[in-house]
Amino acid sequence: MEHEFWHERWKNREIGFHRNDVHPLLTQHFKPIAKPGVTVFVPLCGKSLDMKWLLEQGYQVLGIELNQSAIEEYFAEQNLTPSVHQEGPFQAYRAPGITLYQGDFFELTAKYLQGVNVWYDRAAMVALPPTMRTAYVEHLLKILPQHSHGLLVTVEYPENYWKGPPFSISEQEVMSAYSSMFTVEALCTNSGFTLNGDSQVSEYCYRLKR
Ligand SMILES: C[S@@+](CC[C@H](N)C(=O)[O-])C[C@H]1O[C@@H](n2cnc3c(N)ncnc32)[C@H](O)[C@@H]1O
Repeated sequence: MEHEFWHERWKNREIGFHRNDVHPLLTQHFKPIAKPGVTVFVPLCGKSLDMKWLLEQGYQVLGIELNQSAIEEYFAEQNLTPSVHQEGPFQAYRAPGITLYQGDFFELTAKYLQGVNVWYDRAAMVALPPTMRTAYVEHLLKILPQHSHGLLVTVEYPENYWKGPPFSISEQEVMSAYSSMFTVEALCTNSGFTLNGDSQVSEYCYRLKR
């Protein structure tokens, strides 16, 4: 997916991926993974309310998002006025407990993620077509600190059911993407998830442990 694709989605308000609530798989499964106080990296974060929940639970949040309006909307909706500074190729938006970098995930380097302990991927890996997905995982593994672990939410649906995004990702793909560096544990599925009002789609949740 090229940058323009996502900018157009935000401009035209085609943001069906954005939830008006906190993701139930996050609230169910995150706390055993990381203690409050630690920093959670949220790749391709949009203006997800999951970040608000993480902050409320006492976590620090570090996000990266391409689209400037998405970031500005996040802060405006939370009644926060962030400080904004240029940091390398990114605009860094900061408010207590949270930093959102506006820019390209693929330009992030390990130095930006130094304090990260855990990452939370909902609608990031599944937002990308197969070749970009491979590059995404490769880059993520390159920039994450050695000790970090993660919670990943994917979707799965029958072949040819939907052209994506979101793209269907099998458990086998998750295993082959991450199992060289992590123990991958399938935690649960949320089969009540609907795409386009249809329920042939299931969400899956994985814990990735070093
Ligand atoms: C499907 S949305 C998911 C947003 C968020 N994770 C959520 O759960 O609502 C994917 C987001 O990734 C952003 N994005 C796409 N490519 C990106 C890139 N290369 N770097 C940073 N953000 C990107 C898009 O602008 C979009 O907001």
